[in-house]
Amino acid sequence: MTAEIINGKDLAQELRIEMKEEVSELIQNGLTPHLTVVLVGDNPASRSYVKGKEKAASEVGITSSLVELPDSTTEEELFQLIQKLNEDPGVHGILVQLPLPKQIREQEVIETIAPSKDVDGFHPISIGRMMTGEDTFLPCTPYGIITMLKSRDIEIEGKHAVIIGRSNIVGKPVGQLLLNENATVTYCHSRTDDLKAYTQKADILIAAIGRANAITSDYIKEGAVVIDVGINRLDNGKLTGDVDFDGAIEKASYVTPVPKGVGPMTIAMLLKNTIKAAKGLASVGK
Ligand SMILES: Nc1nc2c(c(=O)[nH]1)N[C@@H](CN(C=O)c1ccc(C(=O)N[C@@H](CCC(=O)O)C(=O)O)cc1)CN2
Repeated sequence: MTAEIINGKDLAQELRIEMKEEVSELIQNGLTPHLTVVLVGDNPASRSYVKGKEKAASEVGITSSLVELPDSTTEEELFQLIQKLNEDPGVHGILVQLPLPKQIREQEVIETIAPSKDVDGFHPISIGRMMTGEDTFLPCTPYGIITMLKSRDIEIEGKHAVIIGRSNIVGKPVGQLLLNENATVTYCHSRTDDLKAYTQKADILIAAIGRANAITSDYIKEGAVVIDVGINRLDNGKLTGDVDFDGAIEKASYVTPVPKGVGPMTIAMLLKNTIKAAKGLASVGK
């Protein structure tokens, strides 16, 4: 079997074309969605992701502003900035780029963002509503993954989804979204004994481990759908996923590449959430 490649870059581009029309209508009605991105410190990867977010926003007509803070920023300074943004009616979405410098507690920061502006979908209120299946902001990478599956009409209901990774921003929420779609979900992680025994039973395999090419073809069931969330920079500068792509393509029915897979979808879903925030559509309370 040779797998079909789900190209996230192309799908994200299609979504941006649709969103541009939607935003243009909003602008005609006097509403220009606005996203504020907060970047603390000088992590080069974070800087590049933030640039990608600003570029994508501008492509669809969403305005954005970037607040850059030094690495030495205190928690209190960041809280004060977020409070100001929470109260600013001209700001519809607030995104604090992660990771943050070590003196700042990420969870405290996330919880300071007004749930109605939580376009990352990381606030406990957004997460809670996602768990109960209510309409809310969904975390962008898991939302992107579900959108990729749906773009190919891949059946989720009744399928066995195995997630490798249990982070708050990818592993846990993607499992919940798959469960909401009636998949049977198994979570695996760094302490899982005999990982292969689980992955070989997966109809849908989500790899979010952070280890280059760790998932070789012997981990994959024939015909499985393989979603690679890993972004690993090799010593030669090349970017690679958690899945050995050449092995997976021989065995899977669908596979996502790295780059041009899940990454660009993360940014596209952020734009979706920002439009939703501007329209005041997420029932997230205050
Ligand atoms: N506040 C947030 N912080 C972080 C998030 C997030 O969703 N919200 N996710 C990741 C990083 N991330 C977005 O912020 C992100 C990562 C990768 C890509 C992407 O498009 N990658 C490209 C390759 C880029 C490259 O060459 O380096 C690809 O896969 O094709 C987009 C967004 C952690 N932080």
